[in-house]
Amino acid sequence: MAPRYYTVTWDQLHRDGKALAWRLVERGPWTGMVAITRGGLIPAAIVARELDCRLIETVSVVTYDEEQRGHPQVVKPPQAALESQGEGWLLIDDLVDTGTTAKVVRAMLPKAHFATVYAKPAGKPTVDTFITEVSQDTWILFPWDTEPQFIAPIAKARGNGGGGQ
Ligand SMILES: O=P(O)(O)OC[C@H]1O[C@H](OP(=O)(O)OP(=O)(O)O)[C@H](O)[C@@H]1O
Ligand SMILES: Nc1nc2[nH]cnc2c(=O)[nH]1
Ligand SMILES: [Mg+2]
Repeated sequence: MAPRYYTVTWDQLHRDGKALAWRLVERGPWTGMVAITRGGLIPAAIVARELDCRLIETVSVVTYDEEQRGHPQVVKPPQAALESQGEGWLLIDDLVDTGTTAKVVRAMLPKAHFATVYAKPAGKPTVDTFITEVSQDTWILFPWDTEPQFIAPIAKARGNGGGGQ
């Protein structure tokens, strides 16, 4: 079955990222932040700005090739947070889907607080804080995945021209 799409604009991502920061500021202070690249980089930048957090580490996990899920590969470990097992650190990603990426990172940083902007039901148990839930059969399209383009008027797409033609 073709997935349904949930399109997120830059404005919406900024708003949702700030909503996440409001939740997280209550639970601080934080030692630093670990962004799960690449998808977590922009949400982490938005949250870091709001929390006045300057210490940003990254962990790189590659799980998907476009919409195809593969075996998660850790390309870069979160060196600065490893010794404390993530205690006092915020772990940030754009979303959890199946929770595969989250499980790999949580195994490295079991004491970190894991926050995402979006969550699907299967991944929800792996997240401590998230903002918006979408259904499991929805594919979230981020602003960096998309660009505005011409769309035919509804009447033309249906093959029936408008009046006066
Ligand atoms: O819960 P899961 O099923 O593991 O899916 C969620 C992960 O998938 C995406 O990353 P992706 O592997 O596409 O890499 P990217 O962030 O570099 O685009 C997304 O950014 C999450 O990290
Ligand atoms: N962009 C994007 N990446 C994903 N990786 C796993 N699920 C998703 C999703 O819904 N959207
Ligand atoms: Mg990712």
